[in-house]
Amino acid sequence: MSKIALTKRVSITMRGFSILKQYCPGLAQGKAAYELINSIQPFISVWFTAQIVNEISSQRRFNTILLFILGAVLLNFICSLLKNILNHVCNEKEAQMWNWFEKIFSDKQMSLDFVDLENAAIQHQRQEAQENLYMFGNGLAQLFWGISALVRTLVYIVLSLAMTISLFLSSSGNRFIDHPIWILIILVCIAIGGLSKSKATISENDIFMEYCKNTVWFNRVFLFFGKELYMNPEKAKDVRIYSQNTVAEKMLDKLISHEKENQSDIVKMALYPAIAQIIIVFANAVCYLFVASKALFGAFGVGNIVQYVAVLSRLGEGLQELMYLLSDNEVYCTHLQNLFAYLDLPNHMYQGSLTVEKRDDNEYYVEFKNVSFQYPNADSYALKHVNLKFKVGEKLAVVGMNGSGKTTFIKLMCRLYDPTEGEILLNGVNIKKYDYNEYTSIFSVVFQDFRLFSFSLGQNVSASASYDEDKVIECLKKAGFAERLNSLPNKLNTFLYKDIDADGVEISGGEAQKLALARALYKNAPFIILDEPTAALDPISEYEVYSKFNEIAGTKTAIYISHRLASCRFCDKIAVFHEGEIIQLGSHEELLADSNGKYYELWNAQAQYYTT
Ligand SMILES: Nc1ncnc2c1ncn2[C@@H]1O[C@H](COP(=O)(O)OP(=O)(O)OP(=O)(O)O)[C@@H](O)[C@H]1O
Repeated sequence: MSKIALTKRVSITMRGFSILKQYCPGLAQGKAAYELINSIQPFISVWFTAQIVNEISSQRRFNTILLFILGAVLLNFICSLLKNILNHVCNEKEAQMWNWFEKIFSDKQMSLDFVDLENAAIQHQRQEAQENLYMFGNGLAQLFWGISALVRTLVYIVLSLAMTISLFLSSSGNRFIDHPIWILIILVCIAIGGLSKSKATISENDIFMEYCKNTVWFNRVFLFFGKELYMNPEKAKDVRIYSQNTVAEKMLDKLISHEKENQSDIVKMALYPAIAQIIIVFANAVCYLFVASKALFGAFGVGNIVQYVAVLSRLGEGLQELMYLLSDNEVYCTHLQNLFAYLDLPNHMYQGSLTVEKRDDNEYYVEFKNVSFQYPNADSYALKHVNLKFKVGEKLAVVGMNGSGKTTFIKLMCRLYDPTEGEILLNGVNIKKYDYNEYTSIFSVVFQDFRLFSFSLGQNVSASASYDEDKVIECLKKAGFAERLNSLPNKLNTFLYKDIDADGVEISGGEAQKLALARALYKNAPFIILDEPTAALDPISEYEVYSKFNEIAGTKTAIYISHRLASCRFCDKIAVFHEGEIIQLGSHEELLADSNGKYYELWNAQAQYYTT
C-alpha cells in the first residue's frame, strides 16, 4: 500500500465527510453525539463507584453515600435516554446509508460523457470503487464507522489522563514507588501497547488491501457467472437453450479454488492482532502492579484502585485505538482516493452555452461537414468523410448493410459522441457550441435498442411524472397502440413490467416498439429519428406506420433507418452508407436508375422475395 502524506490524508478525510454530509445529512453528527455520551458514561460509573467504595472504607457517611448513588443513577439515566434516542435516529439513517451511496455513483454516471459509459477502463474504475464500498465498506463506510472510534478514543484519552493525574501525585511514603520515573514507565508501557497495535494493524492492512483486490475480482466474476446468467430474464432463454450454465459452472469451480488460496490471507490477518494482544497484556500487567503497590503502601484507598485500574486500561485502549485509527485512516484514504479519482473524472466533451433558437417556422438545418469518427479503442473508422446537409421538413432515409455506420451517424448527430474529424453544424453553427441539453431537446429518437422503464404507461410515453393525458392518448393512437390501451384496466396508469407494481403488464417486442414511437411523438421535437422502427412490428402494424409516416412526421425533419427498402420510398432523399461512407444520395427513383449502384443491388436482393 503506497503511503499518503498526513496533510493529504486530512484533506481526503474532510472531503469524505463532506460527501457523507451531502448524501446522508445528520448521520455522522448523530453518530458522533451518540459515541460522545456512550464513552463518557463508563467514566461516570467508575468515578462514582470509587467515591462510594472510598466512603464505605473510611467515614461511612450514609447521606454522602446516598448522594453518590443518586448522582450515579441520575446521570446514567440521562445518558441512557439520550443514547437511545440517538441510536434509533442513527440506525434508521444508517440503514438508508447504502442507498445513498448508490446515489453517489448514479449521479456521477449520469454526468459522465456518454462515451465514457462505454469506456471499459472507466467503468472498471467505478466498479472497483463500488464493490470495495459494498463488500467491505472500504472508503466512505469505514470513514463513517471510524467516527465512533475517533470520538471514543479522544474521550478515553482526555478523561483517563485527567483521572490518572492523582495516581502520580499521591504519596505512599515509599521513595521507590513514589519516584517520578514511574510516570515514564507507565506511559512507556501504555505506548508499547499502542505501538504494537499500530504495527499489527499496518501489517494486517497490507494483507487486507491485497485480499480486497482479489475478492473484488472474485466478486465481479462471480456476479456474472453465479448470478447474472441465471437471474436476468433477458439472458435466461439463451442460457437454457445453449446450456450456458455448463460454461459458468466450470468458471465457478476455478473461482472456488482461487478463493481457497485466499484463505491463508485470512489466517495471517488474524495472527498479527493476536501477537499485539500478548504484548498489550504484559504492558497492562506492569501498570496494574504499580497501582496495587501504591495502594499497598497507603497512597490511596481501595476505591481508587478501582478508578486507576479502570482508567489506565481505558487510557491504553484509547491510545491503541488512536494508533489503529491512524493506520486505518491510511487504508480508507486509499479507497477514498480511488473513489474521488472516479468522481473527479472530467467531461471532455466541450460544453457550449448557446441557446438553440426556438423557431416557429422550424427552419433548422443540419450539416455534416467531412465528418469522420472512430470509436474509442477501435482500430478503424466507423464513419469516413461524411458530407450531408438536410433541412427541416425533409424526410431522409438511411440505408446500408450491417455495420455500415448508420446508427453511428445518428449517435453523432444527437451528440452522444463528438466527431473525430470534421464538424456538424446546426443552422451554420458547430453543434458543440450549443448548450448540450438544449441541443438534445430538438431530437426525438427511437433507437434500435431503445429501453422502456418500470413506470406507468403515461409516464413512459411522456417521460415525465405528470403529463397531458389527451396528448399521450393521441400519440399512442398514432403509434398504433390504441386497441391495447383500451384493453388495459388501469389505462395510462398501468405499470409496465412487474418490478415496481405486481399488477404491471408485460408487453411484446412489437408493443414496446409502438410505445417507443409514441414517446418520440410526445416529445414533439423538430427532428424525429427512427432507427429500424418497424423491425419488431407485424406486417399490418408495419403497414400502418408506413402509411401514417407523413402524418407522424408532420412538418418535422425525419430520419429513418431501415433495412426494408420498400419503406424508404416515401422519403425525399435516401443516403446509402457503405463501410462508413455515404456512397449514394438521391431519391428512390434516381438511385434505382443507377444499375451499378449499391442501392440497386440492395433493392433487387430484397425485391426478388416479393416478385417470385
Ligand atoms: N460502441 C461501439 N464501440 C466500438 N465500435 C462500435 C460501437 N458501436 C458500433 N461500432 C462499430 O462501428 C461500426 C458501425 O456500426 P453501426 O452500429 O453504426 O452500424 P449500422 O449500420 O447501424 O449496423 P446495423 O445495420 O447492423 O444496425 C461497426 O463496425 C461496429 O462494429
